[in-house]
Amino acid sequence: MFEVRDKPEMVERALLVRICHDRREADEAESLLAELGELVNTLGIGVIDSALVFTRSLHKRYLCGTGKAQEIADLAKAHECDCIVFDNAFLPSQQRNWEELTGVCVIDREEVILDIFSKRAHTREARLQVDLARMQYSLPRLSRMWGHLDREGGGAGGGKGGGGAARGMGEQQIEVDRRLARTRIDQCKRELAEVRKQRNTRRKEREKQGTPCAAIAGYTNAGKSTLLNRLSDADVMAEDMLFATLDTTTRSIELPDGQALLLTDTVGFVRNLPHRLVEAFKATLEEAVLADFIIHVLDASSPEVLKFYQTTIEVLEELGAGDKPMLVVLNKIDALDDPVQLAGLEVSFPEADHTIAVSAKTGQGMEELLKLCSKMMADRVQTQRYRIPQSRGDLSGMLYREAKVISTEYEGNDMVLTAVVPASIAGKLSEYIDAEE
Ligand SMILES: Nc1nc2c(ncn2[C@@H]2O[C@H](COP(=O)(O)OP(=O)(O)OP(=O)(O)O)[C@@H](O)[C@H]2O)c(=O)[nH]1
Ligand SMILES: [Mg+2]
Repeated sequence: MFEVRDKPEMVERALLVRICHDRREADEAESLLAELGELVNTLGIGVIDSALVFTRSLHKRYLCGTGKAQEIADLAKAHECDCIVFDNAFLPSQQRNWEELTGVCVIDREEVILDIFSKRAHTREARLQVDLARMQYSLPRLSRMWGHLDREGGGAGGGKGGGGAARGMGEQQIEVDRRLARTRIDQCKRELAEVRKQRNTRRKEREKQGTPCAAIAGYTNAGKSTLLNRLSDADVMAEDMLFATLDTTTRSIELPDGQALLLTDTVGFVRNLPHRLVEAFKATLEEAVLADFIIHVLDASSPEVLKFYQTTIEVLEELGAGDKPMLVVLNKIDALDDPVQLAGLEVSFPEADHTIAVSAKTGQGMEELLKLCSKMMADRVQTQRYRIPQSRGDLSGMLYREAKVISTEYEGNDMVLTAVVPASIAGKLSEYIDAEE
């Protein structure tokens, strides 16, 4: 089977580089580089050094000028690095140019994230999603993997001009691989469609039960899984690493008012999350779109909490969940030295309906958090008048069970009920709303 190259498994010493076009980006660039370092560590690769390269104009060949590129190549050589990891998004040709210049493996941010996702994916759906994203990433980069065959073939490399008798071995291999990759991409898509059907069936099952649900979303490592574990008896892996969770887990909890709420843990977000991955993981992330509200978890002890907040808002918007009611949870307050810092934070979230500070680790604030969840549900109830045929005892039964019925009248064969209904069942009854009202 076609395989994506496995170089990151083999390399050990990385030089991190970010090419910037504006000195005003310096702070943001430093923090992105630090985050890239964590991502690279997650793959088991050591970070030897990092470099910010400033360049005024756009250079097609290396993204920066040839002189700067040579400096980077020399630095990598001096440190005996066996790979250079760029925080920039590269064109396949630029990645190839860098590899030719430096003679070591060159990876970009997207490939790092793809590799982490690949290591973490356990369920069939997650695996298929990652495989698809990796194949799509690799397809335009295949020539990079096989270029050496042409060079070793001595002279046959001229085949790059395309066609004719002079086609190199590498090129033939690329053709084969491209075909295999395309076949595999189609197969992945078919299998995913199948898995998604099952997911939809499960979701419909849940919707039929009418239990409201909330999606726990947020930046990677914010404490989402720890929070789910704390609130339910879930046993989701929660670790100090980026992208610990790739599969969604849903658990039912009971709110203080006795109402049941389904909580779903989701994949964490990161700055410059490859668009391809957001696309590939859309089905998993859709849990957030379909939830009644979002529990947006933030690591309040991080100096970059506001940037994390913004990133999550952007990804949610991209997914079409930007206008969901949102409860902002400032987590890890046990790790915060300065309470003033927290007070400043609590006013910084314009999209939030409510904000609360908690520690998922110590349990501080959990009761209030649950109360706020009830409030989020209550905020969403509506008073409606329904006209339901008496033969539909199932519907009136559901109203009595799950809504607060204020009045009941009988008119001919119909029951006319006025009730305060939660959004979770309002949709199912919409065709029975009494038009005379
Ligand atoms: N000090 C402190 N640490 C916490 C708290 N909540 C979570 N953590 C730690 O933060 C790290 C990340 O927690 P997770 O629950 O795995 O975070 P996540 O948001 O699920 O991360 P991903 O699945 O990687 O996106 C773990 O080491 C947790 O122990 C908290 O309230 N206080
Ligand atoms: Mg997690």
